[in-house]
Amino acid sequence: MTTISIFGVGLIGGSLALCFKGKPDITVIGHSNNPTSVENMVKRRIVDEGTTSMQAAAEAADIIFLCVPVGALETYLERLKQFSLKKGCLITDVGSTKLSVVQCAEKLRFKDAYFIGGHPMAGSERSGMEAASSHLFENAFYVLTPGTDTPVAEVERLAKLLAYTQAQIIRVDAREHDDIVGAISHLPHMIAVALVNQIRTYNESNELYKNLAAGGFRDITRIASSDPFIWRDILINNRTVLLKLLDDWDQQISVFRELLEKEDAEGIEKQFEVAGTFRKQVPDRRKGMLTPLYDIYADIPDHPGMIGQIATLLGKHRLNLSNLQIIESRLDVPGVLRLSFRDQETADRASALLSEQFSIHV
Ligand SMILES: NC(=O)C1=CN([C@@H]2O[C@H](COP(=O)(O)OP(=O)(O)OC[C@H]3O[C@@H](n4cnc5c(N)ncnc54)[C@H](O)[C@@H]3O)[C@@H](O)[C@H]2O)C=CC1
Ligand SMILES: O=C(O)C(=O)Cc1ccc(O)cc1
Repeated sequence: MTTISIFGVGLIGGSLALCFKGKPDITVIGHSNNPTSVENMVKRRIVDEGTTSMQAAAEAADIIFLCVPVGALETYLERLKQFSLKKGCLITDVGSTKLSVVQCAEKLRFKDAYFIGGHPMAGSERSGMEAASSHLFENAFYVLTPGTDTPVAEVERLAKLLAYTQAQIIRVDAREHDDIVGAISHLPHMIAVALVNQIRTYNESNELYKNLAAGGFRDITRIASSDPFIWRDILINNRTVLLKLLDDWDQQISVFRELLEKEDAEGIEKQFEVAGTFRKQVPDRRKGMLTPLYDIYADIPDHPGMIGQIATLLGKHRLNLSNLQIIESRLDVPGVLRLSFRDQETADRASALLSEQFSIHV
């Protein structure tokens, strides 16, 4: 029997618990300092057992997941050091930054226990165990940052367990991780928040700003609704990297400023062109790297039951639908319903069938 103890059963901790719970020979223990949270995680069946005792959860564990905010990780590691952990206990975390936690674990020198940094590169702007889902990590990258002296067998032990998340495991150096994730996740979060706050200021004198805000604004600012406490910790922790990235951001924005001042139409076009070309190459994680999906877009009439009819028709013709998404904005795709299939042939057949049966534009 493998006992997994999860500290911080929120969005990420809860989602991991749901991935592991009920799997052969696994028991999941959830820890919270708050007795009501412990009650909730057990009642919602996110964990097998819950406890407010950090020591009990730690000493029972074969594998420990630290799923608390980045700013609390080092304190948790220091407390773990004071307990009698099981021999060979594996400790990992899910923090959005890696260098500081890896360095802290190295300094603490656990005896007979191993620390491997981890970061599931999937999440949401929601937080708390209510938002947890066993599907959260499917197809996403899950970064591991083992130290040079971490036994390969331990990394493999963790990777084997993480297979339950259906994420793709990738090993990255901790410093490199923080540079890259700073650029692709932390900087965009700051930009989204700054942009929303800019518009919020204008909106104070004219509510039309908010009311006219269209799909593009909502798309680029979704992550501005992320949890303030979680993000406060991430940004402060990765501040050295972020300050450098903000210098580069200023540089990018000043390119636009210059193009506008010079009324350089061609230059502006070029900016959109090169960005569009690069963006097309960014893999859509929803599809997954290993199993790409083939999309069609259907412009369907907005009346009740239509989606059900489409699904039934496809099922009747044995055209397996892998994903279905209602697109909120009509601005950037030619339709409102995205239907994804495993191969091009199925997508083509579905497309022909829908045009024929419903006279809808596909
Ligand atoms: N939100 C996201 O999309 C992602 C977050 N992460 C990382 O996962 C970790 C957890 O984040 P979420 O699950 O999103 O947050 P969350 O707020 O949903 O969960 C955090 C949990 O930690 C507990 N906690 C324990 N000690 C705490 C303390 N000292 N201060 C505040 N809360 C404490 C909270 O009660 C809560 O159950 C963070 O380190 C974050 O950087 C990683 C990938 C994605
Ligand atoms: O929802 C999004 O787009 C995210 O960016 C989610 C996310 C948040 C924090 C992470 O460390 C990793 C992924």
